[in-house]
Amino acid sequence: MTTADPLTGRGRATLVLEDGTAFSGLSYGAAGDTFGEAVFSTGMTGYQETLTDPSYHRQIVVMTAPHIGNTGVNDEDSESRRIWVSGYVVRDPALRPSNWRSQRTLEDELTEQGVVGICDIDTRALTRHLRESGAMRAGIFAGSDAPVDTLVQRVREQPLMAGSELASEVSTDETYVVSAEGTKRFTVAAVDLGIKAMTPQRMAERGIEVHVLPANCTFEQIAATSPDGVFFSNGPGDPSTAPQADLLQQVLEARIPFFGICFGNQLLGRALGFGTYKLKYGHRGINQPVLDRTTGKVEVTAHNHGFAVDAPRDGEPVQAPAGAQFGRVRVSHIGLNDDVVEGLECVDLPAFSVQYHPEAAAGPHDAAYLFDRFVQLIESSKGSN
Ligand SMILES: NC(=O)CC[C@H](N)C(=O)O
Repeated sequence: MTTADPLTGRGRATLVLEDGTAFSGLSYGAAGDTFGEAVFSTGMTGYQETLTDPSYHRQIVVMTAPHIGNTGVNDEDSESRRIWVSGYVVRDPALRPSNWRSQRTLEDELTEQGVVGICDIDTRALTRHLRESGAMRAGIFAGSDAPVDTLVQRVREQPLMAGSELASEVSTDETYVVSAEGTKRFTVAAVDLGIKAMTPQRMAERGIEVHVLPANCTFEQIAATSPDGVFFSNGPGDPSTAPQADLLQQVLEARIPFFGICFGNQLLGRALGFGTYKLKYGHRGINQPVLDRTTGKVEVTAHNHGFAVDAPRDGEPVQAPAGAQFGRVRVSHIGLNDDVVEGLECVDLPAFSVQYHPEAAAGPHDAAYLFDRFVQLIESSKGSN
């Protein structure tokens, strides 16, 4: 067994990347070994929402903010039933949380949920390395004396994120309903590919009753809810492996108003016949600038994606490659840091999606108008029927 650090009493831990880079630090949260794709998140706040976002399944998340855990953990801010990150990397964990809403420490929560983490490493150097070399497989070893070469070998045996189908591992098994607040105006069938709690909540606030369906649901099950609109959620994994793109084609052909977020945007892209590709290190944070081409406004937005849609970026409508029945489509939103496609809009069908997170959990609320746009799309589509 490794010896404890004399100052903190923590055991030693090592973070190992598949390219052989190793960082030596201290154990944080549960002890043991864990694997995942190492990615970095730049959010200065919102760690509880990040940890419980199912899109982070099988990822080791590196926080660039140096102090994590300052505001503890509470029973209200989780975005799902558990922590999903496979490992957690922080510079300097808070020893004592201080916030009126705090109910327990983040470290107790990590330990209780068996999440292996590492602290006291140079997260700036690690982030720069991931930025230069790209997101890659990694392992955290807290309590292992094995030589680094052996650990690197174990990391290289892990599956790659590219090619991984993961939505089925995080989705609900059973359909459930989130009731509309106030008078019910519409019904939406939401396909749970890793949905965050705040998303149906934002719809419920607008009078929508949301039926959340499992990732493996059929078009018949969607239709059985008599939906005024269909929603595809965010979720983990590689969109090119997701069978739900075919399901979405059926939704589009039925001309049911559609809205997608993140994974849902990637699946709309694929349903329309575009490809998706892996970004070098992705977008994860809550201050990413995006241009909405419809209004010309720039919004500051929350992101968590490692893949993106490959569609013409100039904003001009093009024929959907999947077929004439899908009409024309245009890139409605564009990321201003790197010109990545951040939104799609069908011209001839009632369907649109964004690559980022208007549910804003955590993050700025600039993009909340997209839920209103969904309501308007449903209204105008009803009017034209
Ligand atoms: N938040 C998400 O929906 C992520 C989508 C996809 N897994 C990606 O990494 O790009």
